[in-house]
Amino acid sequence: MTLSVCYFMEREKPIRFPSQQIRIATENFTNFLGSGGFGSVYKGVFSNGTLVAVKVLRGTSDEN
Ligand SMILES: Nc1ncnc2c1ncn2[C@@H]1O[C@H](COP(=O)(O)OP(=O)(O)OP(=O)(O)O)[C@@H](O)[C@H]1O
Repeated sequence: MTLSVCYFMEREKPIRFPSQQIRIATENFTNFLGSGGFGSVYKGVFSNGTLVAVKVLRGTSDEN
C-alpha cells in the first residue's frame, strides 16, 4: 500500500526539461497556439513523438 502511494507520488514529480530540448521540440517556438494571462503557448513534438503544448511564462528569459 505505502509502496504504491510512493510510486504514484514519484510519478507525479515535475519533469525538468533542458531549454535546448524545448527549443528543438518547438522548432525554436515557431508554432504559436495562443496566449493566456501568464504567457504564450507553442506546439511542440518530442523526438519520441509526444505532442506537447509549451507555455513560456511572461517575464522569464530562456537563459536557464
Ligand atoms: N494543449 C493545448 N492545445 C492547443 N492549444 C492550446 C493548448 N494549451 C493552450 N493552448 C492555446 O493557448 C491559449 C492560451 O492558453 P492558456 O493555458 O495560457 O490559457 P489561459 O488559461 O487563458 O491562460 P492562463 O492560464 O495563463 O490564465 C489558449 O487559448 C489556446 O489557444
